Amino acid sequence: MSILLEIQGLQTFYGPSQVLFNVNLTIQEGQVATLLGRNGMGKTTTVRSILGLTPARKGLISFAGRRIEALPPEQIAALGIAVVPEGRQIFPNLTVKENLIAFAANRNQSPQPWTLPRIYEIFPRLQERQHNLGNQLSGGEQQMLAIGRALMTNPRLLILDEATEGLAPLLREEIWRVLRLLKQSGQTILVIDKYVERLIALADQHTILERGRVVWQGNSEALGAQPELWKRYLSV
Ligand SMILES: Nc1ncnc2c1ncn2[C@@H]1O[C@H](COP(=O)(O)OP(=O)(O)OP(=O)(O)O)[C@@H](O)[C@H]1O
Repeated sequence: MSILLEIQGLQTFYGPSQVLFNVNLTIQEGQVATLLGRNGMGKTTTVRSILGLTPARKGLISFAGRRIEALPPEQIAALGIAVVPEGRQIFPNLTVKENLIAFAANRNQSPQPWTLPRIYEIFPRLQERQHNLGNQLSGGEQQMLAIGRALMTNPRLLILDEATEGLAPLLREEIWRVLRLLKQSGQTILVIDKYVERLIALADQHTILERGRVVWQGNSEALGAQPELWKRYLSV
């Protein structure tokens, strides 16, 4: 396996206030990694730094062997990083189908790129709703659309920031099902979520952030064996 994303000594600020302190994270190609921690601990900021939206002030970020910490967001996206952001951010006035097509690209140069039929296969609900506008969808359908839209860019790294937030249990299960499928297909994923047991079952490695610092890193077996960690760093 080769390293797809490597973050070393990441320090990020909002104006004068420092939010990330020497964050390190390495994700191998084909792995599913998580970022865990309570609200406000720096998970979204880490993602924003990867994407170039809130650039690193210090430290390095490399993606597929290339330094990206100083690149503008559009160049970083074009290298093959797609995000399903908190709050989904789909286009309300485009149909489901138009939302999906709007970002289509084969950034991964995949021999089997994601296409509309393949998206509809994993999310049959989106096919049924393909002519509906984004703003006519339920929360769960919007979330599926946000994932489908990210996949249509054929990213090498897919990042999901709280993709199950606010969803009813059955819809959450639908999202976990799709993430399992994606993992089986070899998709590299960085996922932020709060359902630790689900993430232990899905992911290979985990990073816990506490006030902008990495306080624990390890694999699913190690995290599963230490429920005291969940209580200490993750429970509200
Ligand atoms: N635009 C901003 N300007 C100033 N401070 C910010 C900004 N966005 C986030 N912060 C602060 O940075 C810290 C980390 O926030 P971040 O959103 O990365 O946390 P998080 O772990 O993703 O939590 P959440 O799940 O609540 O989004 C918090 O203290 C937050 O108040």
